[in-house]
Amino acid sequence: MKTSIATVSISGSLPEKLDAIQKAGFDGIEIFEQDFIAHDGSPREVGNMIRDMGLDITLFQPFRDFESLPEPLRAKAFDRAERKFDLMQELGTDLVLICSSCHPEAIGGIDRAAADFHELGERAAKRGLRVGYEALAWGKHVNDHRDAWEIVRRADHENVGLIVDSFHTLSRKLDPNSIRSVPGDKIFFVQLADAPLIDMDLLYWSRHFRNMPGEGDLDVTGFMQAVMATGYSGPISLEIFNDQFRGGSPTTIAKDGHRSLIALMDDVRRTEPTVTVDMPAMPPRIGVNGVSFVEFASRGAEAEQLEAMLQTLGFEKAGNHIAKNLALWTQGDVRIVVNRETEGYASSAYTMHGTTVCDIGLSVDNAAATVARAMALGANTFNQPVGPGELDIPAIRGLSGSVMHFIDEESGLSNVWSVEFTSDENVGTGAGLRSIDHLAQTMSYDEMLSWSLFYTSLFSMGKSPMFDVVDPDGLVRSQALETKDGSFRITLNGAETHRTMAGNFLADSFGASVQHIALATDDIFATRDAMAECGFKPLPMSDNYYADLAARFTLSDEKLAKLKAGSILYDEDANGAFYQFYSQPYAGGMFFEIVQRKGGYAGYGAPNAPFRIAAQKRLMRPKGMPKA
Ligand SMILES: O=C(O)c1ccc(O)c(O)c1
Ligand SMILES: [Mg+2]
Repeated sequence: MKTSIATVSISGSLPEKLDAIQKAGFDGIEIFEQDFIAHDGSPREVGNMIRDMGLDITLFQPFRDFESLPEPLRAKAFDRAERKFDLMQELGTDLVLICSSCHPEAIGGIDRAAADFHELGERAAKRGLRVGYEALAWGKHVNDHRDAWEIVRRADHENVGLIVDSFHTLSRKLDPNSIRSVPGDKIFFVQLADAPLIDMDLLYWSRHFRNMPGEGDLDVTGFMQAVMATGYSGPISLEIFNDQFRGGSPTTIAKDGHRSLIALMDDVRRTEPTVTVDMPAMPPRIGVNGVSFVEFASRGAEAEQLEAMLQTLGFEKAGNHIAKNLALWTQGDVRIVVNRETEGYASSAYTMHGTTVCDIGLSVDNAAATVARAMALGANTFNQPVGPGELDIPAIRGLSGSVMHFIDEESGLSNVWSVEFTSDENVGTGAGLRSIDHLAQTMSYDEMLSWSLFYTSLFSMGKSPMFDVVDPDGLVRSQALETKDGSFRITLNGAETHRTMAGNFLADSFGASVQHIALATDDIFATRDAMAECGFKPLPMSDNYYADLAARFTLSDEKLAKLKAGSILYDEDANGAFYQFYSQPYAGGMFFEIVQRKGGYAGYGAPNAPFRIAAQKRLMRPKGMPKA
């Protein structure tokens, strides 16, 4: 499989783009003419620079407003094409993309366009070049790949073929299965892009909001299944116009792009078994059974504060590591490790971020398969020397350089707690916390697509729609990723300004990390009472909040009084009800949340988020002080 990406998809100067593209593992590039013109170097030099990096030029594009013009515009269009053919020969590429005309004077007519393409095919053939025709979703006369194909078919020239682009087909809700009837050798090139479903002008949507396959809402897999079913064997190329990517890190965007293509083509071969994809085998998406542990890196007074907080939540110390300075705290199926090591990975994480979640352990069916899929998708592995008597648990790098370990039963890794830790037999049931409901990771808004792709390409997880959380000082975007059965849930919270609670945390902790851990109970009121006995102090909510609850829902006076007395928040959806309360912030803005889901409630209490954030800010900002 030959992978490719349009230079327009990556930020930076042309050499910076090429460097990132090459390092991410692509085989080739579509050279976007604007990137070439903006560069100061002859076409021959540019071509050599690209080839010296081991990259092919898979396509030169775009050539606009060619077909169906009246004279003298028609002759001028052919002259323009000859000049670009000269340029292509200097660059060293044989294929040009011609996008359907938007010229105000284009006359239209399938036979007229076909005749133009036949003549262009003759001229291209003289130079050993090929011409591909792409229907832009907003083309004046041609805006459907089926019409573009009909023109190519009637042009009837060996050097003229069709170019399909998932965005143009899917944005117009055209059935991609119509591509199946095109002969594979007449499809000269395939461009892929996803996009979030937003109802807006097609051109604006295309030029600003495209994203990597899997990052948006379009059925790029279905599109690519149809393309591969034709027998197409050319490059598979990304063409992503995205405002965020234009200003993003070239390396990250290029890596994400490559990851998205690998995951996509693996999906294609699984869903369209008659096609062969020339790519090494990899395990399917990994099912996650739950969060096995969360590990904090901490030290001194902050570690004491964290452990005191855990005690008020009903956690009990269950043991110490046999060799390292790690304390294990448990309650129900929840395990929290406090790591006070002064060497090694956790220590570096502490130095970098202060007290932070440095490691997440996920329970999976097969830890080795998980790492194998992660590696195939370009994840970085993590290795730390294994001490005597310790298990070698497979791991990769997760968010912001944190670590993610994978624990399974099959290979005995789930025995780590009895093998590596001393155990205290007397651990009780605590305050009734059962498991981790979700982990909330805070990051900058620009990182959200990257991390949602990381999780959804590696694990069997779906995305819920993104929603905006109103913080008194700005917006925070939130997106939940979850397994079908809810065994593993993550929320990504993207901050756009440092003045929001999330943005402030991001600035203080020098990078993205887990900001809160939500713990599940089956009886919120009993848990709340048991925690009160342990000295737990909740995040106080305003009276206004409870007055509004009474207006929005049908709650008995008694229930409302209990919610208010416990500072418990409430929500309902079509399936059930949701109860939640929060701890006060600790160690620079982290906190815990306690939740109970009733009757299949599927959300995260989004309507409550603005009021929870305002309450947290009241606590963190001295009374009567205006904001900084
Ligand atoms: O937005 C455009 O003009 C444009 C140009 C070339 C393409 O291949 C494309 O998909 C869009
Ligand atoms: Mg295109």
